Amino acid sequence: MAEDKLFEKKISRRQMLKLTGAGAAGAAIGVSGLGGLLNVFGMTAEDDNPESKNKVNFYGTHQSGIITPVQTHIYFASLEVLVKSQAELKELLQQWTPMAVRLMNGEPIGEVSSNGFIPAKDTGEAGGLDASGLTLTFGVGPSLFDKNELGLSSKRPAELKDLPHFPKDQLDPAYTGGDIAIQACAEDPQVAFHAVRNLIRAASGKVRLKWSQAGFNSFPEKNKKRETPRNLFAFKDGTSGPDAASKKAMNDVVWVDKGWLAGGSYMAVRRIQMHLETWDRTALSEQEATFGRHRETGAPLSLKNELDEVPLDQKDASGEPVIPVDSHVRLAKEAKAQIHRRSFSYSSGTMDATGAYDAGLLFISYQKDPQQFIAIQKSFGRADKLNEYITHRGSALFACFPGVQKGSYIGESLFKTL
Ligand SMILES: C=CC1=C(C)c2cc3[nH]c(cc4nc(cc5[nH]c(cc1n2)c(C)c5CCC(=O)O)C(CCC(=O)O)=C4C)c(C)c3C=C
Ligand SMILES: [Fe+2]
Repeated sequence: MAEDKLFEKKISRRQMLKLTGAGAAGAAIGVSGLGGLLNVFGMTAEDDNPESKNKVNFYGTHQSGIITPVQTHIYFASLEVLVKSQAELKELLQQWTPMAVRLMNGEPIGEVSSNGFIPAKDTGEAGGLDASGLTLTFGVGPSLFDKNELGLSSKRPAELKDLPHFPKDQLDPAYTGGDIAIQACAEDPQVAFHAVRNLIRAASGKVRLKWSQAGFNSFPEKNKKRETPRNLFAFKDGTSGPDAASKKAMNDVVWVDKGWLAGGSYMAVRRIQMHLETWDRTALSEQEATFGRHRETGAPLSLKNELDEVPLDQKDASGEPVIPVDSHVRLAKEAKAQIHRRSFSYSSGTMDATGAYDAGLLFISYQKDPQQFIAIQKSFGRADKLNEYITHRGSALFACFPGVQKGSYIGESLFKTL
């Protein structure tokens, strides 16, 4: 076979082993070595499989899971990097790339072997399930750039630093920070978990799970269309925001347009406990005043429809603003900044100290500059009436890589420009 023809052809792992003469010794090369070989040859190890059911494409200008319509489940993982050189870090991302493609195809990460003497390559719990709309989004945290041995300090974007301390923050280090994030979202909880589990397992000794959080969204349906999900305070959450279908809006709000992160985005993550016990003792009118919206319809106070514009200037009979000055929605709007929210509810047992529910919102937003998130959170400050019912327990910021093109690998732009 002519060399150029060979380069164009997508080849299987088995063919590759034959080609390189590795044969039975191929197992010793491991997925990592193979990834490296493929990269040297400039070939694509895996392809998006158009036949896969309920599949989101891996390759593209942007990573999946950012403007992809929000799914019903998330398994979010924040990892600590253990590798001690830039070459090893790059190799890890190269190793993960074909695996991520396979996972998003709904395929096991490696061939299913009948060899009873070795553990299976794939842990197997997603067997028989389809791709389930799985998206995998990879990002890097500020702490990665502090590791001298990785030699990345000159590549840290000025915007990538720990989020500042906000009034009322009670952050737990157990839910804060991380060198690498993997956001796995899917329409099936096991598919999301399986993806992260297998990526971490394949990277044994190279990364360690620092913290993780599973979350969920439930979508009521009307006329076969998904409606806005309700958060654990029973309010519709996700009504307002920039139009994810508008290229211009996403360029204005979400996509970074400079440096190695161009085409990527900053992901702000906040693990926010919602005090369900207090909320459930609160009168409905008080709850509605907290958000500035009606609970049942999601409409702004005094109006009927969820999508009605919030009447910030309207006053009631006694001259008071209809949308209270300390309401969450008013304060968010007054920040005059936009973010793309992509949050999930969580429920993780009880708090050790109090026995209260450890449940709330895994708040996630994407923006081209973390200052957009910071401006809104600062506007809430101590003023937000919602503060009486929530406590921020975890926080992290990640720079999510641009999309991956066939033949390339996750995060290539970071290394290419070194
Ligand atoms: C800094 C950003 C934000 C955090 C943190 C946050 C926490 C949080 N929000 C809710 C519930 C609702 N938020 C709503 C609207 C809304 N929230 C933010 C930002 C943050 N929220 C914005 C930018 C907006 C949109 C404002 C607007 O332009 O109208 C709403 C109303 C419905 C909606 O638009 O989604 C609810 C409900 C909770 C429970 C929470 C922390 C636990
Ligand atoms: Fe909010």
